[in-house]
Amino acid sequence: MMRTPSIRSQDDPLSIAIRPPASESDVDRQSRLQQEAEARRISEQIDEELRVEREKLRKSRSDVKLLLLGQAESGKSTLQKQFQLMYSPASLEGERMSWRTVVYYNAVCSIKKILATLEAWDDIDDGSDSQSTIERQELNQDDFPLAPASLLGSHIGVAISPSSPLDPPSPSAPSPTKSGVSDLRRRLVSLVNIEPQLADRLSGGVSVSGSGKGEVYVRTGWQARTIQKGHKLIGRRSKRGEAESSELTTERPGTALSTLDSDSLVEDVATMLYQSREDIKSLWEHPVVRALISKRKLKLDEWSEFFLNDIARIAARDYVPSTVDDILHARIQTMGVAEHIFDVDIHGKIVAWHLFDVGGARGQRHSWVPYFDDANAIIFVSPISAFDQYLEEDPRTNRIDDSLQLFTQICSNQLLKKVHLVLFLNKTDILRKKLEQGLRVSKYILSYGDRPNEYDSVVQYFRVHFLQVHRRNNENRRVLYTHLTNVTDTKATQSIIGNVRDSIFRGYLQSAALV
Ligand SMILES: Nc1nc2c(ncn2[C@@H]2O[C@H](COP(=O)(O)OP(=O)(O)OP(=O)(O)O)[C@@H](O)[C@H]2O)c(=O)[nH]1
Ligand SMILES: [Mg+2]
Repeated sequence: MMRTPSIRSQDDPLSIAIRPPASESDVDRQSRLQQEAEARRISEQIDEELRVEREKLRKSRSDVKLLLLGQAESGKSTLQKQFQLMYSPASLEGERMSWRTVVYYNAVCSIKKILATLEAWDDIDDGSDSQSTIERQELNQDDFPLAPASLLGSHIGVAISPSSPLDPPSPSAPSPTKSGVSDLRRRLVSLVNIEPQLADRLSGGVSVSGSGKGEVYVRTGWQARTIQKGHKLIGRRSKRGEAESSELTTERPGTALSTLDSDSLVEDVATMLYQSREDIKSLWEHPVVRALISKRKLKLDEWSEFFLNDIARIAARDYVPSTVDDILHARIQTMGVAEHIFDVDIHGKIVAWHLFDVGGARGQRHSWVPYFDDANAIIFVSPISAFDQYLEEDPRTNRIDDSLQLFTQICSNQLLKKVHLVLFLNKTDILRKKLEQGLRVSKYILSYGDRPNEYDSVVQYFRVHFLQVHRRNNENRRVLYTHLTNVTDTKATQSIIGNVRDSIFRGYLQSAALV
């Protein structure tokens, strides 16, 4: 049998290898002892770092982890901005200049979409009268056939998508005259041609498949990329990858903004917008564009109206986005999962809250799962104004139907069965506006039938469907907290955040058995 040598054995090859040579001089000995002391120092430093990491991990177990989930454009990042405004306003203030690029991008994309729609009409232009032509073009949405079986077919009957607003009208349809429009188009073409470069600047050159929308995606930390290096405006803590936090600004905001280096591309866009401001205004107010919008031939994104209505202010030479309204309305898709950390004071106790804001497009949803196992709470955001909209990534799927399907998956997920669940039925302001404009819910949601086309009735109908999904997938008998929201309304949202914070924290304390 083989004998295992003792580590103390004089024959131990390791002891032999590290034993100083018998002929070691004083100088060599001194040098060796120095090297050994340095190695000990490094080893102790590593031990200390490990200890600090372990301590952080132990502490982070007592942090609150809150996921913001929901489909693309539902309002998750806007809600995150409201948290930031509430718990770390200085950091949002420090980001103002970087949001200018997004606002410019939103404005340029909106103008591009208007021009593309006009061009689609122009291709088949026969020079007939604009107003009457568009009126003759009423889309007969009652003719939409039923969608193929939806996952929630038993809950909600939806109509399939009408043609995209960018689809040209059928060749047999006459198109509007565009007196003055062609000149505007020609003059604005160089402005809209800069859109891909702006997109590239925001996304840092990253292109993403799976969104379905030709929009730009940003990873967390993009603000820092658009702000020139050397101006450290925002304190950051990080956890997973390049995750972002939102703490103190290191300079007074006014000073910080004035010391920003300029980005020549963004400055070029600013100059072009300034020079084109009258043309943009004329285009936006042009009767043909107005008619296309009112007849729903041109469907712009919700934020387009906000920025185009205010183009004189946005195109001004010294434009800086307003901390609240402009930043809350600026639209940029989230890529992956962005972590934001806030120190939240709950009745005198400071607790770190980790907010995970996810990308909601279908191609992004796989990245949510790693965050499920240690989540304490979820706010599921569903845009109930979207009854007449279809997924960009799947234009046959009604957005309310997708939201219900997604909510079903969240409610039934085993990893999430103990998580505190909050539902935001969001974009209530847009829902109200659509109903006031006469949009009929039953055209898109066939199961709505002949119920009154009124706000309270519509809200109640959608709420009941979400509650039903929850009830059918609630083996743990957890409570569902529901709020009707417009997350661009700061006062109302912050009051709701206060309620949600208290209810989450109560549940968190109970589950942590601290009370
Ligand atoms: N009027 C109004 N606009 C809203 C509301 N909620 C969000 N928006 C706007 O809708 C757009 C999309 O909101 P985001 O917060 O970026 O959507 P998201 O859920 O983060 O989308 P992804 O990152 O793609 O998953 C933004 O321009 C918001 O300003 C709301 O309640 N009312
Ligand atoms: Mg987002």
